Amino acid sequence: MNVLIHGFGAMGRIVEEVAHAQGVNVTAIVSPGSDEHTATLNEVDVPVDVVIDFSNPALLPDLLAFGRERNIPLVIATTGFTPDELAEIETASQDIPIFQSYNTSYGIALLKQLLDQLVPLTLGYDIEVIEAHHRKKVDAPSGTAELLARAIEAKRDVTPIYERTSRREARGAEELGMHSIRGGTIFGEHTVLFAGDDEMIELKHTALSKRVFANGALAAAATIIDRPAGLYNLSNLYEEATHVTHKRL
Ligand SMILES: NC(=O)C1=CN([C@@H]2O[C@H](COP(=O)(O)OP(=O)(O)OC[C@H]3O[C@@H](n4cnc5c(N)ncnc54)[C@H](OP(=O)(O)O)[C@@H]3O)[C@@H](O)[C@H]2O)C=CC1
Ligand SMILES: O=C(O)C1=N[C@H](C(=O)O)C[C@H](O)C1
Repeated sequence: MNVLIHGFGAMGRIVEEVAHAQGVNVTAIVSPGSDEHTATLNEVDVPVDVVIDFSNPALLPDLLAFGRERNIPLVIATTGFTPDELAEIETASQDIPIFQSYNTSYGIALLKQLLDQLVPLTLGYDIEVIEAHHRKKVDAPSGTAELLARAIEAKRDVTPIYERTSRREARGAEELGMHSIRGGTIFGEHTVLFAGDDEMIELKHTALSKRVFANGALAAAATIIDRPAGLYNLSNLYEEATHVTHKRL
């Protein structure tokens, strides 16, 4: 598998390291403003079977054009897309296989499965999503918090509330509180809190390194390269993801 890494920040570097450890061939690294690597996708002239993207939403148009023009599957792990940008990804997936997920760890795929089962049973509980990340993270709430919110909204009639300071009113049962913490070098923590009368349930996922995301992105790349055009995520690649992401580094 010939991989092109798009975005060579903290995650791009770890993807290269994990790919190397797994014997996966990285044929190109594309990062804007890079002297060391290729600056734009247009300049790529080496064999590429799949692109792994951990970059910035500003680069999405170029990324989708590259995938479509050269018929190359894309693993899009960047976060912070607008609804319109997500729609553009979906449209492009009619032409090429695209894996898009705001979290590529297997644990978050499992957490989502748990939410699908648990949320319909929690009508008397208030639900809050709390995420914590490193000080360098620019988007808030995290993409994963949004992914979890969508999973909860699919099972209960709730509305995400991102800001509480301007309100002076009791919490409504239909609210879904969203909270972001930024500091230090936290790799990524996501808690779904179910607060009931005199009791609480917490479902929590903690990333213990960035490798978990790189490993999941490489597993996703390996599973989509032979797929037909379509939009994939960890839920619909669940069976394959189970054994691939459990490979020890
Ligand atoms: N789906 C998942 O599981 C995960 C997703 N992510 C997401 O991946 C993305 C990258 O994360 P990370 O590597 O930590 O971030 P970094 O900031 O370390 O790297 C970002 C990369 O994108 C480029 N970039 C940033 N902003 C712009 C811009 N406005 N225009 C063009 N290029 C830009 C940077 O280029 P340059 O260095 O030249 O500025 C760099 O190569 C984020 O959206 C993050 O949330 C992260 C971890 C897991
Ligand atoms: O920026 C990060 O670091 C992470 N971003 C993703 C997100 O926004 O959810 C996934 C992970 O939590 C790490």
